[in-house]
Amino acid sequence: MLKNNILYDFVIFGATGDLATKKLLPTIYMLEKKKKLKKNKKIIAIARTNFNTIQYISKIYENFKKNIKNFKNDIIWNNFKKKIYYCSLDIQNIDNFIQLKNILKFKNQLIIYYFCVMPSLYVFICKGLKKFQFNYHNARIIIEKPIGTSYEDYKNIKNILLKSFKKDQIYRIDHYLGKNSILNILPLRFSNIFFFNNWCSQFIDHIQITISEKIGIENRWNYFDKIGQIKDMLQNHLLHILCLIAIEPPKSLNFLEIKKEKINILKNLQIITDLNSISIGQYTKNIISEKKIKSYLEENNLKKNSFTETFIALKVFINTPRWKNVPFYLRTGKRLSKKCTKIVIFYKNIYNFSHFSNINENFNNCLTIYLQPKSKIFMNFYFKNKENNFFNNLKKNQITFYNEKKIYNNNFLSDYEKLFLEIIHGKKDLFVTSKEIEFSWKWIDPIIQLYTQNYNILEYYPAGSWGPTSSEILLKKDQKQWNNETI
Ligand SMILES: NC(=O)C1=CN([C@@H]2O[C@H](COP(=O)(O)OP(=O)(O)OC[C@H]3O[C@@H](n4cnc5c(N)ncnc54)[C@H](OP(=O)(O)O)[C@@H]3O)[C@@H](O)[C@H]2O)C=CC1
Ligand SMILES: O=C1O[C@H](COP(=O)(O)O)[C@@H](O)[C@H](O)[C@H]1O
Repeated sequence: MLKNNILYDFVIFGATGDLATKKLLPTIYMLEKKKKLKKNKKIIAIARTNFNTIQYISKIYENFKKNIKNFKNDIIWNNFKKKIYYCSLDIQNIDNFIQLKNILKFKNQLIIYYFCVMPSLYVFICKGLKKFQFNYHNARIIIEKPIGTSYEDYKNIKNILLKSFKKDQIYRIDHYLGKNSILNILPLRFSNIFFFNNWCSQFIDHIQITISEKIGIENRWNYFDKIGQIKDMLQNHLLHILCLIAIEPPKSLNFLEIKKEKINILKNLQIITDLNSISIGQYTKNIISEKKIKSYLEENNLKKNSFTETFIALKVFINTPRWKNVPFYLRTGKRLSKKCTKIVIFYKNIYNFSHFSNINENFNNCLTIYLQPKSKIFMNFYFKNKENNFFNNLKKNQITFYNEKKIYNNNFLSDYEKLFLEIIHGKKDLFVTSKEIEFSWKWIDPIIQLYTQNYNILEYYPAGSWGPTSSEILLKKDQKQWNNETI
């Protein structure tokens, strides 16, 4: 067990990429600024681009100016930049790892290796680190989602990881598990009898979960075109949210008990075999607020064709008594109308309310759980109109249970900041287990197979919309419609 006062180095593979430059380096910088990271010595940044350290630092500086609120060229930045070393190296040639010999000399300190590249490169990193004995007992490795591209691929990566590192050295990260609003789902469900008592098929008609992004693929063609939205967002972030909404009450608040229940949901997800249960799309160009938005295909300078999906919506059932016949509608896409992650729970209309004149058959109380960009939980209720003595012309009101204000003080930690500190302290509660990943791939594989055998279902949608028409039809067939309200 490492002592907390030991010095540590960060090694980032994929240091010129989107995640490293927009999220990881800002995370380390912010933790230093908040005085949470006094002990780190070096940040070793690795990628193929032929930068020297000075050039790399100036790229990061420009990035910080754009992405960090109130960023200044001050003493904190000057101390931070002194820790950065850039090393140009092609991971695929494992002999190149010899270049790290002069940099990674200290065997008695914590080393954090961050795998921030596409999953096909993970095995090269493991082999390279092992070949030159950088797989010290005190190293920790952080692996980004998606780990692998299928169940088989995951098993292969897992075997190679375990040949280089022990189980307890491996941290499988999903930054959605570090988001405050997502950590709030279980307390909402299990600490409030009002919700707890109504959380089942007897009272719930259906549930919608949306993760929509306004951005496109942000110069990430090489990564994204091989991966697609199903593996980028559905296999991991969206499934975690679904599991937290659907799990049975865990025996205790021990994270292992919670994981057990999550796996039970993954095992009971009905396998998708029917094209009528899915909608797959790719964005096309558009002009939004006088700005030209490129189509997905134009993001690629080579102008080649691609069937990679940037949108998926689907309808799924969970085969447990609690969720008998309750459809879950899931969707996630890039270049949609708004950035928003939310869950909407539609309660059943058991009593016949038709005598309330202005309430149509779509009348439902629904609970909306906004996870981001703001965290807010509210319910729609219907009340009598003040001006009217009769029960017609009812008014729709919102009762808000939770409304998180944006906090920018030193105590507030972003998702990655929280997870980084957990790694440094050797805590694994907020990380993903190997079993969760295995069962998620088992459910995802048939969806990918269904799509790759039926590329003709790919439908185009204009950037800035809510996705392809088939996504609307998916719900219309069940006399339902997507809730597209945003806050
Ligand atoms: N972007 C995001 O917001 C998030 C991304 N992630 C995950 O992070 C991982 C990386 O994604 P992202 O940063 O977006 O992808 P990018 O395509 O932006 O970055 C990939 C990085 O890998 C490097 N790279 C590629 N091939 C090699 C090679 N052979 N040797 C050395 N370096 C190489 C690239 O640098 P170079 O070309 O210079 O070699 C680049 O630094 C993915 O697993 C993704 O799922 C997770 C959460 C959020
Ligand atoms: O993992 C990923 O997540 C981001 C979205 O993260 P968020 O915290 O901004 O919701 C997504 O853009 C990226 O494609 C994906 O790899």
